[in-house]
Amino acid sequence: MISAINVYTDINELLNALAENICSTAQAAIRERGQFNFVLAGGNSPKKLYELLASEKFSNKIDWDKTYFFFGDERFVPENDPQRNYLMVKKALFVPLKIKNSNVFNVDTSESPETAALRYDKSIRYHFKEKTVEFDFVLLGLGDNAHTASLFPNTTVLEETDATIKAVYVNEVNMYRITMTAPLINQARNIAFLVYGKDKAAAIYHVLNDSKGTINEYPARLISSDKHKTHWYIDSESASKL
Ligand SMILES: O=C1O[C@H](COP(=O)(O)O)[C@@H](O)[C@H](O)[C@H]1O
Repeated sequence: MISAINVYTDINELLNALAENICSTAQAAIRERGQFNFVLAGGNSPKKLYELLASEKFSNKIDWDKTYFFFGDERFVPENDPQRNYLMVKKALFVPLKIKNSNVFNVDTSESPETAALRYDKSIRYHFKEKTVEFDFVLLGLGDNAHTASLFPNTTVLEETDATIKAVYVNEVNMYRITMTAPLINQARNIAFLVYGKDKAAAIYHVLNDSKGTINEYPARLISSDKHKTHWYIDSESASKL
């Protein structure tokens, strides 16, 4: 399926449009299936979006008790390490909205990376009652090297054909990461990238427009659903090479 690319000159306008999309998707999911299964991105870019969702303008638009949160990827570091994606989201979203721990699928990094991946996968499957895992909304970021989630260039996880969770050692950042595979992300009902800043312009070009680019070089090219468009919420600086 093709991508729908939404370019904004104003970051606040971009974040508001994406927050509106998340709210209407959540409302429809809860109306139709009783819950909203929301996969969060890590890194720096989504922090302002999470703060916006927790603000007065948006916080009443979603039934948070019926919302379940997952992480597209997590850094394999101890529970309280500031590098954890969980801690950023906790501060920006979970604490302000008083989200119950039972609604958050946190990655347990107390044992090996492989055990963390297996346990996280198992907890997701249990939540979906062993049916196909179709998240309602997957929010993704994009690194300046075109990685998304923890699908980094030239890593073995890019060849994974199962819709699952994997542990992967990433030389580039010198650590294990726990990540959703591309097939798992691609099963989602809605996928949206949030990308801004001129540092991301080359990556966006290679992912969306470079016909010679390979998946090994630009892993976000793996993200493509058979059934739904992938939405890109990007600013004019990051879109400058398109
Ligand atoms: O390592 C990661 O990076 C990407 C992009 O992060 P950003 O700081 O450039 O926005 C992020 O989407 C991913 O979840 C994270 O673990």
